[in-house]
Amino acid sequence: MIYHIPWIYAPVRTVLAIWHQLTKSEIPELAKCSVLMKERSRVEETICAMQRAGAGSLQVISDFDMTLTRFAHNGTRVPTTHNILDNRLLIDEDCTKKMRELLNTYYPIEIDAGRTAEEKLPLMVKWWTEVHELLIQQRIRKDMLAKAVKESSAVLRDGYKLFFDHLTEQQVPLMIFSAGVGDVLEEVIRQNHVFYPNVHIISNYMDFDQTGALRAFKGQLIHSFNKREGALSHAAGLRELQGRPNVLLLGDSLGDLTMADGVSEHQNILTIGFLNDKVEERKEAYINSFDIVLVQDETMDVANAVLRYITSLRHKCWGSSLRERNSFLPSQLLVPRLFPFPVLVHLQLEFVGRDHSIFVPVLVVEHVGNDILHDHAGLYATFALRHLQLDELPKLERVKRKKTT
Ligand SMILES: Nc1ccn([C@@H]2O[C@H](COP(=O)(O)O)[C@@H](O)[C@H]2O)c(=O)n1
Repeated sequence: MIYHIPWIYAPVRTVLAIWHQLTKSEIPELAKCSVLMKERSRVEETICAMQRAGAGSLQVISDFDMTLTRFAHNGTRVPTTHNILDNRLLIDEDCTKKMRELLNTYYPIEIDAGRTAEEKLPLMVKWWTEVHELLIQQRIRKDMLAKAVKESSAVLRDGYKLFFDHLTEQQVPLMIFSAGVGDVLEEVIRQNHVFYPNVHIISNYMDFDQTGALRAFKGQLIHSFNKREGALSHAAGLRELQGRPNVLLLGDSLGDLTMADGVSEHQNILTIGFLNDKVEERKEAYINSFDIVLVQDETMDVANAVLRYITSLRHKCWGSSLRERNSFLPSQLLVPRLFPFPVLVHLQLEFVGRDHSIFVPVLVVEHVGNDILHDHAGLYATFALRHLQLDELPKLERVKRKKTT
């Protein structure tokens, strides 16, 4: 059975115009030309589900270099935490030369779209290990790190302050998961005044002797393609992250996608990938892997807008605010906690008429093989509308009942 709402009939082109308008007004940043999405509807549904669950269910996991920091600034590359150490206060000329040679050899491999993660893995271990050995030979001084960071051209992405501040205000934990150098990373965020108590860092930390000289690196090496292991061993143990099944993940490498593997019983994961370098070669892989891809976007605008939306107290979501907008979108309205049974209420458009040029809003009440529910679908639909504060709607004429097994 289908209940019609006849007063809302409209030609398809109007629907498309409304769709465009609404998408723009909900999270206008998603309409930026730097934004690519393979499945926009899935992104919207995930964001809606995360918004309904609220800030208390959310955790943010982010990579650092080229994700929270900019890729380029004023036409030059921004240094990674490793490259910040390339400073005469810390290393000599010979070490600089060797580190640069290693960078020129291995960075192209790291971002090579033609090689698999398995192929890259041993080469990444070699790169990181050789550089760390060079740094240890230099006996880098702990008390010089802050000065080296100050003298560097490290820059966090535009909008970083809003990002860190918002997460702190909302008491959302931020886990920074970096294959860079933890001590340097900490200094960068400290000097930018955003090293707040909700920030947790998993990275390669230096081990200094009693004189303050580098003698080793602590723990298991983290490189760009073994973050899964780190996630399983470290992140799972962080008490502050427990009971937060929704994850916003930010990264710039396909290897970053495994950073949420330590989140037990996760419900929704939304991934945002910064595609900074070798754009054309890597675009397809990024679009197929991240939910949202940001092409050469040096800002935190999209992440901030998504966060603002997820943590807003608005009750309604895409497709649900009929009363406000006098229209709606064909996306799902999930009302999971409303009923003691598994019932799913969608509001969707059905195209009718001989040429399919008019649409009919249809409320679909989906339930799992329960006859009582089936008989009372209309009632549940009414409850759902009230719950979603859509009770000013004219009486529904048809409700579609869908029995799923
Ligand atoms: N010797 C090295 C080793 C790695 N890098 C770069 O640092 C990045 C790792 O840090 P994340 O915060 O992104 O995990 C990585 O992408 C390498 O390109 C380096 O510059 N020097």
